Amino acid sequence: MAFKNVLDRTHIIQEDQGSLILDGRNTPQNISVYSFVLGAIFSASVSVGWYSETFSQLGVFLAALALFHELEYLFTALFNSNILSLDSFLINNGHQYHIAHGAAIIEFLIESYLFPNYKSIKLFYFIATVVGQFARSCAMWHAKHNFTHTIQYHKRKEHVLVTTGIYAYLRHPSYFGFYYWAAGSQLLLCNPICFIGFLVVMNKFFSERIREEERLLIKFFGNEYVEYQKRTFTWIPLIK
Ligand SMILES: C[S@@+](CC[C@H](N)C(=O)[O-])C[C@H]1O[C@@H](n2cnc3c(N)ncnc32)[C@H](O)[C@@H]1O
Repeated sequence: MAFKNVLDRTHIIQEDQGSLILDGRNTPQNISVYSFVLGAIFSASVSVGWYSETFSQLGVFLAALALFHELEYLFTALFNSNILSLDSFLINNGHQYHIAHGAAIIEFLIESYLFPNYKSIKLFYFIATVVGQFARSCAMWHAKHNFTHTIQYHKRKEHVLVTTGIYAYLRHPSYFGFYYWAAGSQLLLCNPICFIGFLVVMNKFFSERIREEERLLIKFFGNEYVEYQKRTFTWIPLIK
């Protein structure tokens, strides 16, 4: 029954202002296709990673990527089913996002061909991706309905400030998680060029996004947020 409710609501997306609009893309069929394709990529990538020595890194990377997007949808379905849509997979992130992952795969393939000995999977590198995924999932779990993929410009009446769980230790745990997941994925692929490129782009993106988000959170929660800001850090390099 609960699952049916989720499916029934998948044709609805929410605008920043909180008004609901119908969107023909967000049918249960489309959601199922996304989910199936991600699941297939995950399974195929794990198999490739397991059986192919050459492409094991690429297999683990694609499996981690598929899992990341499946979890984005799962947590939205669990805690924010009223705004569930295809965008909850966080795949439709704009061209830059797809170009970045495409560049990562191309760099990996070229360097694997030119310097095969240089590419080898290291557990230590994989750990950064796991830590990032763990922090991201904890953030969505602890923030529950307060977590939305888009920045909220108007305070919803049910929106409360979250300062417990992982939010007691990190001020923006989902951004921390995203940052280390993405940086870790480039270490995992042994991609020096994309590793540096990802860091530069993410530092610019998150510093601007956090500045804007905190301006709004201060507007919503006033001194409560200012005090929270004083006692916590983002633990993202160069962003206090
Ligand atoms: C994509 S979520 C990211 C949340 C947080 N920045 C993080 O990294 O975990 C963005 C939404 O979370 C809300 N938000 C951010 N920090 C929050 C907090 N500590 N408590 C409640 N809502 C928060 C913002 O209002 C924004 O609409």
